[in-house]
Amino acid sequence: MAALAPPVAAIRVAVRRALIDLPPGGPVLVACSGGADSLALAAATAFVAPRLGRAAGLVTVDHGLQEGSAQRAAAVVRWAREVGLAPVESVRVEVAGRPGGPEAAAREARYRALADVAARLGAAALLTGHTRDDQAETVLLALARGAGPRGLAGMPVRRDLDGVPLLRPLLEVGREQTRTACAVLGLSPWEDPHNADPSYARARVRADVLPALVRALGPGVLDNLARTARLVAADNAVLDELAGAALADVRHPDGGLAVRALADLPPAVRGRVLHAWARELGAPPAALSHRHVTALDALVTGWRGQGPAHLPGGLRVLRRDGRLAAIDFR
Ligand SMILES: Nc1ncnc2c1ncn2[C@@H]1O[C@H](COP(=O)(O)OP(=O)(O)OP(=O)(O)O)[C@@H](O)[C@H]1O
Repeated sequence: MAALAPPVAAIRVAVRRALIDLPPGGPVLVACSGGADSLALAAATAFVAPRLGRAAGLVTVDHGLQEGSAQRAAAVVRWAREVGLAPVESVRVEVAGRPGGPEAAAREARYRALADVAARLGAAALLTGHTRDDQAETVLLALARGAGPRGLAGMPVRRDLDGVPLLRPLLEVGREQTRTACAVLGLSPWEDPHNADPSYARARVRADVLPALVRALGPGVLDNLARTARLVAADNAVLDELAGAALADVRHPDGGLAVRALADLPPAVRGRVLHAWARELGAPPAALSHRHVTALDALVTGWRGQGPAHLPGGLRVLRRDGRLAAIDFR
């Protein structure tokens, strides 16, 4: 028997590691665009899942934004059926009319559709093809925009998507490995024109910044950026836990948060408490920024009798009687 190409083996090992601890139950579903990353992931999952006694299916989303998008989706579906993935679904989403830029709107519509399909099929998990290189780009972009630890932690290897675990098995696999795996397996991945479109910051980081960093600092840069994300994520988990306990402690019996107790917290914990409380009040997480948390913090540590802090979602928070209290203007 011919030796298995190292990238194919590495991707299968990564998928096995992600699936092995899932509780028994429904199929795992690969979210596949037809690009090299998710195609290599789908091929590996089709191989690994049955050997773990589990069904593996695939879902592809047609955003209807590019010419030929329906044909791309149909080609992915045909291939998936040929390699024995089941169930296989193609979902068409409507992106126009959603808030935010076109990229954000497409992502939001895609995750909504993926969550719906996963719930309808009783999926045990949804798998995406994000790689170490996507993670390195995410960390660099976060650094460049001055993000805090939440941004620097990059993408989690596992998170909840409306009750279904979303897994990223390839977060430690290099993009060149998914390309090579596809070539070895005779697969022809789709090239997303957005990935090379210099009007997107991520595409510029991918095409120019990371290659320049690798030339200047050596090939370990990509692994190192991904490692930074893992290290920061581990610290975040502890700080989030501390903040959860602190939030319970600073709640005032009559509602709101006690200012004096908040002021006694270390700043790193207080910021998280205020962030968590704002989310609890109904501020949409995607719109909640450092600026909003700073405005809340100023009511605690920079009090000069100022007016309310404004939060996204039409919420205002003011300081009164030694407490932070929310007013809902929605
Ligand atoms: N149209 C789509 N349908 C289903 N899943 C998708 C679609 N687009 C993206 N995904 C999922 O999200 C992951 C990240 O997509 P993104 O476009 O950000 O990265 P990418 O590096 O171009 O990935 P790929 O090479 O797999 O397209 C993909 O690997 C795939 O799992």
